[in-house]
Amino acid sequence: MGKLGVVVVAAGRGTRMRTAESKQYLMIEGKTILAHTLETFQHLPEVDEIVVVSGQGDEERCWDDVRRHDITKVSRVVSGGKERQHSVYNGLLALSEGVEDVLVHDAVRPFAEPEHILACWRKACEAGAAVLAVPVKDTIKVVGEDGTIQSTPNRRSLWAIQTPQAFRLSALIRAHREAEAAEFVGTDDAMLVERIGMQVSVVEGSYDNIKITTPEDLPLAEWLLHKRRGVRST
Ligand SMILES: Nc1ccn([C@@H]2O[C@H](COP(=O)(O)OP(=O)(O)OP(=O)(O)O)[C@@H](O)[C@H]2O)c(=O)n1
Ligand SMILES: C[C@](O)(CO)[C@H](O)COP(=O)(O)O
Repeated sequence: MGKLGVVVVAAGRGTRMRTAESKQYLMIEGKTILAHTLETFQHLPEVDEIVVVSGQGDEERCWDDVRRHDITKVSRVVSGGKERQHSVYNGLLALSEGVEDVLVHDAVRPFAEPEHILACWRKACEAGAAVLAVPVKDTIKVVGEDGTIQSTPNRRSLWAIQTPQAFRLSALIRAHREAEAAEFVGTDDAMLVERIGMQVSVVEGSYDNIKITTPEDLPLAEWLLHKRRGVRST
């Protein structure tokens, strides 16, 4: 059976967080956000290997976190690129021979639940590609440059897409190569796979799987961590 690899992308600067420190290295309860994320995958027996993609020059810093928290599944730390897509691609190329399935995950989503991660991977094994997502709760409008509403998509078909996103490694590498050749840059990996005509299934996850993005997400992240601890200790 092929191996399951995980690419954790941690090469962003976190400009929307407006901190001096890149947001993946901010501490929550004594551990960096990156370490919380890596521990989730370290503890999943189904995961064989983790590649971390760090900002250029931050490789040693990543290794410090990996060693301090005994994340033994990390095989390599490679440096990222200009956009998230370029960082993912570098990570994919660094996976070991024998890896057939891959989960791509944002370092700044430390609250993905093991059961949801595995459900996403199992769906991808069945269907080829799958992403975690939640139905949107608000009414979403398409707004024009002039600030007026252009249209209102039917909410029943709108989902907020998260990570992890799960793929056959060969298909995802092909999708990345074709996107690069066409100078297409997408905000997630599913977009690249969709544009080469593959179907991507959606697996319902949890609203707790937030992407820590702006300052108001930090107290929420602390609260989510307390909540998770409480659930696990009962
Ligand atoms: N060139 C990039 C850009 C983003 N990421 C990673 O992609 C994930 C999701 O991106 P986002 O939340 O947008 O992070 P940043 O790009 O760091 O944030 P911002 O857009 O606010 O600068 C993060 O784990 C981030 O580190 C990356 O590896 N390489
Ligand atoms: C991949 C992602 O987390 C799915 O929601 C998201 O698209 C990343 O986008 P960002 O612009 O890098 O925050």
